[in-house]
Amino acid sequence: MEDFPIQVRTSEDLGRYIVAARDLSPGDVVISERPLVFGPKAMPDPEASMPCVGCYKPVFTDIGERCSKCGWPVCSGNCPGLTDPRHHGVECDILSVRPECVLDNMSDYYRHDALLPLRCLLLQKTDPEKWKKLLEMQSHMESRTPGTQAYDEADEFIVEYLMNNFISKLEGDLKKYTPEASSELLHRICGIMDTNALEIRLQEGAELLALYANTCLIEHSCLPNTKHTFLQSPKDRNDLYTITVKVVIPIAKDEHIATMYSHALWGTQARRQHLKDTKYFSCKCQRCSDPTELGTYLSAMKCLGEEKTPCDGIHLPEDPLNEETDWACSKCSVKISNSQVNMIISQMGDEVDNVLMMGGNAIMLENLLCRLSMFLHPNHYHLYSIKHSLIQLYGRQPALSSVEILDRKIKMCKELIAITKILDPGNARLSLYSSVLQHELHSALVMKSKKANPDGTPKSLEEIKPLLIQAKAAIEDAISCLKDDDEETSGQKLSVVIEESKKDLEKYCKEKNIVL
Ligand SMILES: C[S@@+](CC[C@H](N)C(=O)[O-])C[C@H]1O[C@@H](n2cnc3c(N)ncnc32)[C@H](O)[C@@H]1O
Repeated sequence: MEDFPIQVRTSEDLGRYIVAARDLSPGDVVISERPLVFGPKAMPDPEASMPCVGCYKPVFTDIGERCSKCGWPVCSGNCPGLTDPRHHGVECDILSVRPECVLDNMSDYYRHDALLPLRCLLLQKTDPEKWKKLLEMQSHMESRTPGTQAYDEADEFIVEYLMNNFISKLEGDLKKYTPEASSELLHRICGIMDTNALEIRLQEGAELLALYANTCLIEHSCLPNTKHTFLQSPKDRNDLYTITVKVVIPIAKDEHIATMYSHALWGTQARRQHLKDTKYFSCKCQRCSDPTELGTYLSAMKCLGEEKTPCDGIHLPEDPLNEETDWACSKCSVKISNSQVNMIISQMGDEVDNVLMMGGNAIMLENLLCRLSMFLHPNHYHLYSIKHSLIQLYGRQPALSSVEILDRKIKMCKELIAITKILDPGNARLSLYSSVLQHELHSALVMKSKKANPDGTPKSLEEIKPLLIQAKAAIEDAISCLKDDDEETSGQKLSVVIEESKKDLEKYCKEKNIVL
């Protein structure tokens, strides 16, 4: 026990939190545990497909099979999860009190997001130890009062749904499954889930939410020092969705262990608002406290100056921890209120999302980049998103493969890699972004090495070699960024592509007789 890596502490500000019990190094495992309970998140388009209640594979509901007992959509009547108590095995009895199936308004009728709260409730009987641990979790009920969005949504979609359709109909049988099943208790479970549940992205595309007794104690920081992964294909089926929390940057004894509850590529205002709305606290971490966000200028705006006096200063929040802060210019006296900034940035965000969602082509993205660049610092997170997409279009077709475009791509890759390294030095959250950037940098360098010089002569070996040395370093970085993503489908797919590129690079060097 002496060598145990972590220690739980309590403070007024944080509640329970975890610190390092000794100096920890990248790669050290601080927590590995099985989930207390897990359940499906609703599918993004439940009218098209729903998760099977036994294994969460998307099933097409209008033609698909149903559970023979409760009528909920399943992948097949033989799905092993249908009888497994961790999956559908126990809840099926409760869901069977409403045996009729429907084909209309299916997403209102089969609410998959209500299954996890139901599974939590059922722990009272199926596993009292786990139930006890679940009740120790923070629910923030003091903030989730009637009239708040969190309370009202939980009430409509989960509590009322479960109470009216199932629990109230169980009558005498209720105690057999769950000694206590009030609306208040269900609301508390919803609070516990919203505060503590982690998202698991499954290989088939569906998402689960899961609760972990120890991992849930890890506090948030916008500069996290751990990364977690979920075991999706265990040797022992009881280890399904076991979480492993690994250190990604050195942590000294007594330093706080942290993970990130928000989005690493959102600016400070957006992250803090999200954390306040969903987790009920105001983040004061090192990144949030620094107006430049660790020197990245991820939220900075350009100053347009006063009416007739242009200005090339930049606007940053005077006090990023104050929601009423002004944004002051670094050169002139112009100030903008935080609410104005939020309005402009959120409108721009909608524009970026629209273009990205419709799969905008390079011209659309370049136009948007050009327009938003008039108002935003080149490192602004909206521009980062546009550039990250553009980088993946440049070099993909002949019209976008000129030397000028490849140079532009190389420059953009290097700039975004630098920002990403500062924001997430341990690849805790942005490993896929970093890996894509490094891989694209490698491709642009290799393509450039194959292009003739401006005078039409082929490149000499002396000209090719430095480009390939950089390309080799980039591809090795691309691989190393993904070293902890082998359980993630997107990480696995990207790894395959990158390994192929690495082989191609080796073959090319061999053909040219170049030793790197
Ligand atoms: C998943 S729980 C963490 C465990 C919790 N502290 C407890 O005692 O059960 C998340 C909650 O912890 C608190 N918390 C986590 N990180 C925090 C931070 N950086 N600053 C303030 N509160 C934080 C917030 O109340 C948040 O809603």
